[in-house]
Amino acid sequence: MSGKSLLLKVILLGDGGVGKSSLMNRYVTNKFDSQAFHTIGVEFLNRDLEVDGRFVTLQIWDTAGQERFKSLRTPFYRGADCCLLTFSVDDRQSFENLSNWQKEFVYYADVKDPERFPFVVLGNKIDKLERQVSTEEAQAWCMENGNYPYLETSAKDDTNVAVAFEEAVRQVLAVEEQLEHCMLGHTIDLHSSSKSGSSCC
Ligand SMILES: Nc1nc2c(ncn2[C@@H]2O[C@H](COP(=O)(O)OP(=O)(O)OP(=O)(O)O)[C@@H](O)[C@H]2O)c(=O)[nH]1
Ligand SMILES: [Mg+2]
Repeated sequence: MSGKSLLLKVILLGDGGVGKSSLMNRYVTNKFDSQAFHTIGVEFLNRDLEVDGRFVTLQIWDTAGQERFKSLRTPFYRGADCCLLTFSVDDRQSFENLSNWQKEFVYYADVKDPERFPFVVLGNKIDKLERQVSTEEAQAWCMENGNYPYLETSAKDDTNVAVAFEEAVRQVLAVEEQLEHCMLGHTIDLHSSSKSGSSCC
């Protein structure tokens, strides 16, 4: 691997009010606003980080979760390297809507191979005492829908926020490595008489 910095686009999706902007702002500026305004359209912020020896510039795209802003957010899905599906543990409806967010992303980002696309699921606001979604239930959803990593976060208390974005990077790097491995397999195939190994991708 080269030491060159890699630009990765990650996108935060989920219902209005689950804390997407708060997670991005906590991670990039280390600030939390208890009376944040709803996002209109999309916004993005960059942060440089190092994960497992790789230097990465993370371009975090924060989208408006409210339904009325759908046409403003969907044009920005294309080119995303990872999608952070976000819900709030104190809002059951936001959890039940995860499948819709996943479908919306796959459609508008025009993801060719959804089964391999790196999604990460975030259950935010774990500082709240009254939960409507248990850890086990969220983990089960992640297992059933693509074996996605699940992280519980609090933008307010800064719990697991950096860990969540680092996990997003790890997921992208893992897919990239898998692809490199497959391409290598194909290169070797071109020089051999056998067709074995070409089923990797
Ligand atoms: N207690 C608690 N409140 C949070 C947390 N994260 C966000 N909030 C609050 O929840 C409200 C909504 O947060 P936002 O970050 O604006 O939510 P959003 O997902 O960006 O919403 P849209 O922009 O409408 O899609 C704000 O009042 C935040 O202060 C958290 O981890 N814990
Ligand atoms: Mg927002």
